[in-house]
Formats: sequence, C-alpha cells, structure tokens
Amino acid sequence: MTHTKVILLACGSFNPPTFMHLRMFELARDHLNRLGRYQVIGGIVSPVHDDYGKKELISSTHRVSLLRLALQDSDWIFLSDWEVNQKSWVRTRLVLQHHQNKLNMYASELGSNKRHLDADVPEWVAHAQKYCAGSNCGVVVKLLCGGDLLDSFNSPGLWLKEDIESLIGDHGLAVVTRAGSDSYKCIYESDLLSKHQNNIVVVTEWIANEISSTKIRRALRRGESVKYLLPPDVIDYIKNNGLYSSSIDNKYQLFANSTSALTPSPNDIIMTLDVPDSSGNYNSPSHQLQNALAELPPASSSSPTTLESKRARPGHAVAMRKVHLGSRETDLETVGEVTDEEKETRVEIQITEDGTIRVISDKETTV
Ligand SMILES: Nc1ncnc2c1ncn2[C@@H]1O[C@H](COP(=O)(O)OP(=O)(O)OP(=O)(O)O)[C@@H](O)[C@H]1O
Ligand SMILES: NC(=O)c1ccc[n+]([C@@H]2O[C@H](COP(=O)(O)O)[C@@H](O)[C@H]2O)c1
Repeated sequence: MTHTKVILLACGSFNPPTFMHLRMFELARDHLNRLGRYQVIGGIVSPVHDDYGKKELISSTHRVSLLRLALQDSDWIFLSDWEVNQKSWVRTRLVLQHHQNKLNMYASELGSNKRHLDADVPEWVAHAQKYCAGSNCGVVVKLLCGGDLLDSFNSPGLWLKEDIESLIGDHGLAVVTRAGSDSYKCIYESDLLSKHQNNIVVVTEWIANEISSTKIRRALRRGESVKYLLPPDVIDYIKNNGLYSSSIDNKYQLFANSTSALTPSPNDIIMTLDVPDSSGNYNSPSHQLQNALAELPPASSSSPTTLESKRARPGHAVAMRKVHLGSRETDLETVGEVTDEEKETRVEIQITEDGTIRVISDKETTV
C-alpha cells in the first residue's frame, strides 16, 4: 500500500510557543502514521503576521526567535517565516498554498536538474527533499490545528467558505482534540465539514493538557512560574527580553489583596468595579467595566462573546453580558447586582475563563 507523504503545517500566534504546540505535532504524526495511509515526513510552524492584531500579540521578531528556540530540539519540525514577512496578514488557505507550491516547485526543478538545493532553500524544504525522489515527490501539506481552530470554521464571517473547501478538500486537516471543543460534534453540525469528513483526521489527545498561550501570558504577567510549561530556552528569552510582563493593570484586584476567602483558581480574574453611591454619584462604572472586559481574551475563538455593560444605578445592575453564538444572540442578562444602597462604592466580581461573571462580594472592599 502506498503512503501519502504529509507535511503538517500549524498556523497560529505562538505567543509564546508552548510545549503543547510541539506536542500537537508529535501526536498528529503518531496518529497519521498509525492509520497506515500516511507517512508524515515533516512539520512546519508558521507564526501569524503582526497585522493579525490579536490582543497582546508581541512582535513577530520575538515570536520567531522564541519559535527557533522552541524547535531547536526537533529534527523534523521547522519554522517558516514566510507568513510574518509578507506585507500584511495572509489567509490560512494562502499560507498552505504557498508552502505546497514551494515544495512542488523545488521537487520539479530538482527532477529536471535545473537547480540543486542551495543555501537559500528553506530548512523545511531541504528536509522534505530527503524523502523525495526527483519530481515525484507527491507530498501533501496538511493543516495541523487544535479543536478550537476547527470550531472557528463555524464562526460566521471568520473564514471564507471557499477557503474552508480548499483547506480541507485540497490539503486536509489534522485536528488535535482540546478541552472545551468537541471536534466530532463540530464536524457533524457543519454541512461543509461533513462533506469533507474523509479528509479530516481527528487526533484524540488522551493525556489532556490545557496549556494555552493565554494562560502562560497571564502567569508571566503575575510573576508566576511557567517552568515545565515552556522549553527552558524560551523561558530564558522571555525573561531576558522582559516580554509579557507588563505591569498589572490596577483595574484588576488580585486575590492577595482581596477580602474574599474563595480559593483562587489560575483561570479566574478578580476585579473591582466602581458603583454609584446612594446619592447617584459614580465614576462611570459602565465605562470602567467595558474597559476591563475589553482586556479579557475571548472565551473561545469559536464562540465570540461580546461583553457589554449597562450604566449602573444605585441598587441595580452593575454588569450585563451579551453572548453571540453563531448568528444567534442571547438576551442581555444581569450578572451583578448591588442591593445595599448604603455607602457602597465597590463591588467585586469574578470573570472566569469561560466568560461567566459572578459577584463575589458586594461589600465595600479595599483596592
Ligand atoms: N493545549 C492545546 N491542545 C490542542 N491544540 C492546541 C493547544 N494549544 C494550542 N493549540 C493549537 O495550536 C495552534 C496555534 O495555537 P495558538 O498560537 O493560537 O495557541 P493558543 O494557546 O490557542 O493561543 P492563545 O491562548 O493565545 O489563543 C492552534 O491550532 C491551537 O488550536
Ligand atoms: N480566514 C482565515 O484564513 C483565518 C481566519 C481566522 C484565523 N485564521 C488563522 O488561524 C490562526 C488562529 O490563531 P489564533 O488561535 O492564535 O487566533 C492564525 O494563524 C490566523 O491567521 C485564519
């Protein structure tokens, strides 16, 4: 039986790269090879362009350096800096097409003896060439992603339908399961994904690991250890260049200062909000809340959540939440209330990773 040679290409922010980004490749390679239809011959990491503009995205210069350090121990996964060197953000379909074309071009040039591999050849091409005989290379570049990225295909307006068709139909997908995503359900619920189901390989991560770049950035911001979550050289580079350690915004009230006796969870953010006193004076709480919420990462790229606040008034709501699920919108709901109209000036709320907001204490707290 002939095996299709595969190069796995992962797109993303890698902000910073974590052990889980690297594990994703190992998991997918094992799984695809075991299926008996594929032979994974290489991996490519393509960090997203600076113009992607995702919140807290550090410069590609640093992300590229971090990735080089993260990948130095791998003998089959390579960095591609093509995407970051483009003039602006590039759609993922075009990223895959570029790498596929490049590979095909080198294969055919080698086959026709027009060109020999030289120093300019990207590392990942040189590596792939070891597995190719002349122009009959026949390597397919597949997209490697986590379950959350597959979910995002169903987010209205985020991906072009023809791009999804091409990504799955022409290239194929290897999806590593991730907590919070149900990849099989996601495929089932989408006509488009179901249509190309035979070209989507779901790789179950049995040793579930919820390392995410967002959580790493949060830990770094708080001065907490990230040892054993990132490669040591990546940690050193981050420290030496003072990355991700911007001072904690005073909107956030950490547990250390909190009067709350709840057990802190690394997933949780505590903040305090100004609310009006009984005379109706307040320091624009809704504005503060809006700003505070804007600082938070979305609950998931697959279910964008717009958080909205409503102007507080004594004795009533201080925070409102609006959730967009696909094209549906849930109603605004009250998530915090101040019942005591006495001289209360602050209310402490907790916003968890999944976007839930709850009032922890409506007693006056110190900031
Ligand atoms: N723990 C994980 N399990 C499975 N896939 C993951 C995991 N972490 C990242 N990925 C996948 O790696 C790719 C690149 O991820 P990305 O750089 O966006 O990391 P992230 O940790 O999701 O980032 P952020 O937390 O900043 O949104 C995506 O396809 C993402 O789904
Ligand atoms: N239409 C598209 O091609 C499209 C849309 C959204 C995200 N993406 C890509 O998916 C990746 C998402 O990365 P994050 O999970 O870090 O946001 C990035 O590489 C980004 O370029 C592509």
